[in-house]
Amino acid sequence: MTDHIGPPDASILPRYSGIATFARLPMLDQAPAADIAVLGAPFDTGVSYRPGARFGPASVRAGSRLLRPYNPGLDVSPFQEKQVVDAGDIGLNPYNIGAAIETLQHEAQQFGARGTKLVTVGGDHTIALPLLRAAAAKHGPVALLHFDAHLDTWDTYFGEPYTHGTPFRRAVEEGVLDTEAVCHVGTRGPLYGRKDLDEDERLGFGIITSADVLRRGVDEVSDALRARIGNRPLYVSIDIDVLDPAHAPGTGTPEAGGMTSRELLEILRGLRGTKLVGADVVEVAPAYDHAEITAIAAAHVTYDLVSLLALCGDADG
Ligand SMILES: N=C(N)NCCCC(=O)O
Ligand SMILES: [Zn+2]
Ligand SMILES: [Zn+2]
Repeated sequence: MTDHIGPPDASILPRYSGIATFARLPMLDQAPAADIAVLGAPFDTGVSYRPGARFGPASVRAGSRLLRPYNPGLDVSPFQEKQVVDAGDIGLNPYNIGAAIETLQHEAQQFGARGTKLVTVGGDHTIALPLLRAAAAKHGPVALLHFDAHLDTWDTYFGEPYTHGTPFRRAVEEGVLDTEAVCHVGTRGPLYGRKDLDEDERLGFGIITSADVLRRGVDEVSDALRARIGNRPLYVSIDIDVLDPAHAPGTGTPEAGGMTSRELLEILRGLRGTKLVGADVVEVAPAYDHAEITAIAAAHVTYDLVSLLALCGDADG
């Protein structure tokens, strides 16, 4: 348990030194095996508005260098409990969305076959579909908590079915989600029409809006989510635009009226005890960021997801 390779001692090698891996963790090839990997998926060909999330993984790594090894929010030292590594970036074809989806699904399944759980850093939200396919290939249809300003259950954009606004409709159609336990959290902002909500409900999704989080508070929200998920294998997908633009300006489709980073982190910590099998953090676009606000928020969210995975038992493989 304590012989895992962790970050170098920050009192010997200052945090701002060296090439940035996530939380200064070893790279995949520096550890004999990995229980948990942070994987970069630099891809933004699926976006409908501002591009730039292809640079998300590099910015989240840079924003993660101050993370320390003990997480008091969850009372765990994740890098001691489990061998956690940075698995680098997957090379994804920027000119062919279908090929990129296929590549990422294949790579994610390889990690799953080796018993490595992934927290994937995007990239735009298109990448959730291949990651959910890989999770379902291993665990069967998974429960989903989707933190986002947007529903991302639209049908097509410009006639195209694979975009960052459509992954969860495709996932339901493909049967990779357990539709008894799928929920959006943090949604807000104008829609194309009332039918967006009707169709989303028909697909099986529950919704806890950003305003609901404000009114109900984080503990009640976490309790409700845990009750909905139960003991099912759970995938958590976090679009950083779930945060208010004040907390995450560096993203492609910002919407006013979002959650604070404190609320998001507390809701995540309330998911302790669920059977998390994988997660992603997407839509960080550093060209619109300031003072690493978004990168730091995404790094902390990623760290809490790694911590939740480190707290899960090994029994589920
Ligand atoms: N940021 C994500 N994933 N989706 C936003 C799609 C919103 C739109 O184009 O209307
Ligand atoms: Zn979004
Ligand atoms: Zn999204």
